[in-house]
Amino acid sequence: MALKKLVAGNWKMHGMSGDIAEIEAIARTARDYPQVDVALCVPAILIERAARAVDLPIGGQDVHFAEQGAHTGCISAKMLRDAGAKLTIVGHSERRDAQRESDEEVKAKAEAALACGLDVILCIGESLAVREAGSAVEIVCAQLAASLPRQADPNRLAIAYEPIWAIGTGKIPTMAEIAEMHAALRRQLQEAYGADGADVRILYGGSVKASNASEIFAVPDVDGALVGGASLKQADFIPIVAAAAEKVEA
Ligand SMILES: O=C(CO)COP(=O)(O)O
Repeated sequence: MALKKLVAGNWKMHGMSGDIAEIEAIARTARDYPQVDVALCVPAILIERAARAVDLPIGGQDVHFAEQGAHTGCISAKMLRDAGAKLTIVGHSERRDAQRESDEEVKAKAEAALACGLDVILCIGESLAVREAGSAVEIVCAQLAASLPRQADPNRLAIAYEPIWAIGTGKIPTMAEIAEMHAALRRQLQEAYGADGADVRILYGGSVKASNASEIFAVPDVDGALVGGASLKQADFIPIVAAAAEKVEA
């Protein structure tokens, strides 16, 4: 059961209330590509307004694993869902680093979000030092194994492979490096989930732009993209969605 390619935007800490118009423009033009699943993960303060304004799936960028409690500044899965979110990112390297999030904590976040009816994009990826040491596949596969929720429906869980050294830098791995990693992650997913592991979408993220999207989407087991900077503007983001649509038709 081949799912549509998924192209999700991660606005990170960008975007203010004036950007609802940009989100509306993205949602409007994304409708031209029904063969691609498109989603936008915006700052938590924009979720409710964005979800009310557009039919595009709106997501969060993190979630706490507890249902409620003394967790200052955190947001539960139910809060995200009640605000209109349909999905959330978990385990982004910027949070694993800054917030010292462990694989176990990322797994708990994913399970809490899935249990609450949110879809999940679970992020993994290696540092430049690990890549240069030649142990990227081993380290990232171990990170995935330790972060994966026990059970998962391929329609609701996607993995985003984001080499940390490619995020925001304009640098990307070679297509051979992406192919090697995605093939290893696919094997890891089949080991974890059996046949369903073949259908869990593996997104690539890290300096995806209109200029490189087509070649990245042509790599086997690349089932979409998680896009940062190029998702902030419709003019930059929609060409990436269009590239994913071309690959579907090819
Ligand atoms: O971190 C990313 C998406 O989650 C990638 O960011 P960039 O596309 O800006 O490199």
